[in-house]
Amino acid sequence: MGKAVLGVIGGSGVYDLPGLTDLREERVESPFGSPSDTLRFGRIGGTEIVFLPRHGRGHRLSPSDINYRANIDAMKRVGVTDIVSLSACGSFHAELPPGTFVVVDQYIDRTYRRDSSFFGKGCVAHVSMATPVGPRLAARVAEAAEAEAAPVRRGGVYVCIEGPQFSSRAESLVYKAMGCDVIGMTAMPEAKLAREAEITFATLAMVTDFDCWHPGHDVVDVKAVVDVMKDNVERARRVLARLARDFPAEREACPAGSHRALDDAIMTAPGARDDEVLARLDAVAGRVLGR
Ligand SMILES: CSC[C@H]1O[C@H](OP(=O)(O)O)[C@H](O)[C@@H]1O
Ligand SMILES: Nc1ncnc2[nH]cnc12
Repeated sequence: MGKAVLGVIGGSGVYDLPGLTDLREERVESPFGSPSDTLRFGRIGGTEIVFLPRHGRGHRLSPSDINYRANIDAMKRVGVTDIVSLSACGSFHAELPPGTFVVVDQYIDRTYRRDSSFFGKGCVAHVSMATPVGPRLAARVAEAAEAEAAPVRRGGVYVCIEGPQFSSRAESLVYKAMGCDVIGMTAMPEAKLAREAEITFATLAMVTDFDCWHPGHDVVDVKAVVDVMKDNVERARRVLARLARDFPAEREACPAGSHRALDDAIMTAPGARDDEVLARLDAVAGRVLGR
């Protein structure tokens, strides 16, 4: 399976990852465009880490303006095998108050203006999203969070809205009634693209607010999110450090098949594939395209 390289995508409030040794920074260009920022390479213990802040340093990019394809392609290009994606989120349950870490295991995609696949005209592929999160990776994240005494919930449904506005109360109540546990604006299409790129993926969603469904709570605003994020961020960094310290040196087979997601996924007949499209799939689909 080769060596494991742990990618970390930082969300709102997480624009760097202190504690990396042998730190270096590199701008990695992708055939899908420019990633949100330079990639930062380093180590924690024996584990190689690649860090990318999805909104860019200074939080320049809104959820709809992030080039998710470039971010995931760049991570794949530099050898990342597993991604832990950090996200601030709202909660739909009184039992998941601000400060709770939810290790998400399912997503509902309500976004509508983002490129959500590396494939398309010239090379069509359909990967499974039935189990979008790597169960082993998620368990490692949850164990690290528990070891750092963070309040953790294992499993949860994350609904991803387009934003940048927060939801209306009617929307919030619908998502809650649908069985969603948390809400954010960025886990999709990140999780879909990681799957297409055969990178094992997990989201560590950090609750900052109760969105706006609860008549007894203040409605969410940026100040509330940022205030809670300040407390969450330090704990998140400790969780990541522990996760990295205990991370296997070799990539593990994913029980949900994320390391082989493209086996049998490409529909377009070899003779009907577009060479230009294939060229830009060199990193994402090189294993199955033989590039
Ligand atoms: C700052 S409030 C809304 C903002 O926070 C979340 O960001 P991220 O998922 O990158 O941590 C949410 O998705 C919105 O982008
Ligand atoms: N309530 C909320 N809705 C969407 N994104 C969020 N990020 C943090 N809180 C959020």
